[in-house]
Amino acid sequence: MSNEESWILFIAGPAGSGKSSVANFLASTLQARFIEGDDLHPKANIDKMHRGEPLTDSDRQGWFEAINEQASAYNKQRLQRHHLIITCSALKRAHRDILRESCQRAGYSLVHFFFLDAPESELRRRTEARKNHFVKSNLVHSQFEVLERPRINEYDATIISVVPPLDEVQSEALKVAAQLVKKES
Ligand SMILES: Nc1ncnc2c1ncn2[C@@H]1O[C@H](COP(=O)(O)OP(=O)(O)OP(=O)(O)O)[C@@H](O)[C@H]1O
Ligand SMILES: O=C(O)[C@H](O)[C@@H](O)[C@H](O)[C@H](O)CO
Repeated sequence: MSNEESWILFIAGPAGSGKSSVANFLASTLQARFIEGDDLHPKANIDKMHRGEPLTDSDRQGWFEAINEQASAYNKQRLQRHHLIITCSALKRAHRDILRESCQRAGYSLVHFFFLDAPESELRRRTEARKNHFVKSNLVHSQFEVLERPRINEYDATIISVVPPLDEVQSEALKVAAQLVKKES
């Protein structure tokens, strides 16, 4: 059953692109529920990333299923508003297809991807500087090897450059999100 005022924004992009920083900001500003996609990984994936080993698509399958399950369960709760923001790398077109198709089936009326983008060298720097995080800079290169930025015909995706300082990136993301959500309501 579809739910008229329900939207879901995926904050995507490679390791260190600022997904958590941007998603937290959008969720608190837009009063949406925030789900940190990294919390839904099977333990085997976390262990693998800890060891600096890239995930394969078959490793990611269970992770996408867990994300889709949460998104779908949230929309079924029939709360007054169903506004959800989820971080997930969603590096490839096929990854985004798995997520978008499931959310559409779950009845979300708006599904949108924000793809955070920066040069690999910049994201290596940022992940090197970051302490106490299970994703280290050694995963960044493998993610750039497989990533497929959304192309022009992926109408529900917006690429946001994260080269500018975080507050500017957050404002830009908010501007786009506010327009989308306004159109929706
Ligand atoms: N626009 C920015 N300019 C400079 N530093 C940034 C910017 N955005 C985020 N950072 C910093 O880069 C690091 C990575 O950000 P964050 O943890 O939000 O990324 P992430 O995509 O969620 O990472 P991961 O997927 O690996 O968990 C953090 O130390 C954060 O403070
Ligand atoms: O390979 C991947 O798809 C990513 O490493 C994700 O698994 C991480 O959860 C995280 O988003 C890193 O930025």
